Amino acid sequence: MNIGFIGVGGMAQAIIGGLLNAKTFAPAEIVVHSHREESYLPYAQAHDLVAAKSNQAVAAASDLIVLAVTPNVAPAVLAEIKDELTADKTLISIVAGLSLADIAAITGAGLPTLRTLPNVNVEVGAGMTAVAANAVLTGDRLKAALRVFNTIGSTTTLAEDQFGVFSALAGSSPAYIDFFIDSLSRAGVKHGLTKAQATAIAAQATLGSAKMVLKSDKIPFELIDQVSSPGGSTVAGLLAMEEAGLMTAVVKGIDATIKRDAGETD
Ligand SMILES: NC(=O)C1=CN([C@@H]2O[C@H](COP(=O)(O)OP(=O)(O)OC[C@H]3O[C@@H](n4cnc5c(N)ncnc54)[C@H](O)[C@@H]3O)[C@@H](O)[C@H]2O)C=CC1
Ligand SMILES: O=C(O)[C@@H]1CCC=N1
Repeated sequence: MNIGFIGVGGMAQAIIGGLLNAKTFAPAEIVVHSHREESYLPYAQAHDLVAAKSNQAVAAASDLIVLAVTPNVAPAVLAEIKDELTADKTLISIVAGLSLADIAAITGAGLPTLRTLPNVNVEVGAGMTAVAANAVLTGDRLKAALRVFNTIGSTTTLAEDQFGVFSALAGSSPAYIDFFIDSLSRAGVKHGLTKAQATAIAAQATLGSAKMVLKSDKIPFELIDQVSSPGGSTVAGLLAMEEAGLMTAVVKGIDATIKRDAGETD
């Protein structure tokens, strides 16, 4: 089974990296093309992937076609490959804000289509991907499309009107969590650690805390209490962070992310 990528930017490369690590597809089953030869050809050569000469050629050569271009060009790219999108193929879109109805308006409703919103952590097999299938993507065809994302992380089926909030909480949040890790790390540097030491320590603490939340039957606030010794240092730090407005800052950031995803500008 061949999987083709139209657009080979940051997110497509994260997915391909995850799929190669997980051995979900052999390199010879992965077909790529994007509009700048200098960006996709060296990448294809470095990973032994199949470099196609056009977007249509990707669609023609693939069973699963991943639309991985930016939202502003996605409708034009779909129109360009429309004739190759026969009903024996499955279209997988990762384009934020592009609905199944938007896609069907260009491709027709008979094309099996999976709308997804993955996050960059698919590259290390720890992704979080939302999925919504259209009415004609069912049975083994649906399983084959879901397998792409199940082998590189977790998936959750979501109503399309929840993709905006999901995109903020999972699609964009790796950037916000990295910002938090970097803030911890800078504080470590302020107090004498090297940046490399501080970043490794902060990242491992973040990874462990996420695992605890997922494995434990406690809610995060109970875990916070478990760390906060009476009269101790943690509660002093928590109160200082809250005085600086940490929770409000996070919620405001997520609000702004959702607004932009919905097409609103400042
Ligand atoms: N970066 C992320 O963490 C996430 C991104 N997404 C979605 O993934 C899509 C891609 O995002 P990024 O990889 O971040 O952007 P990017 O800018 O890194 O990649 C876009 C790719 O599309 C190619 N491209 C542009 N016009 C083209 C055309 N006419 N034909 C073929 N290829 C063309 C570019 O050369 C580039 O390879 C977007 O729609 C975004 O909403 C979804 C979830 C997470
Ligand atoms: O920044 C963006 O628009 C995309 C959507 C989710 C993550 N990156």
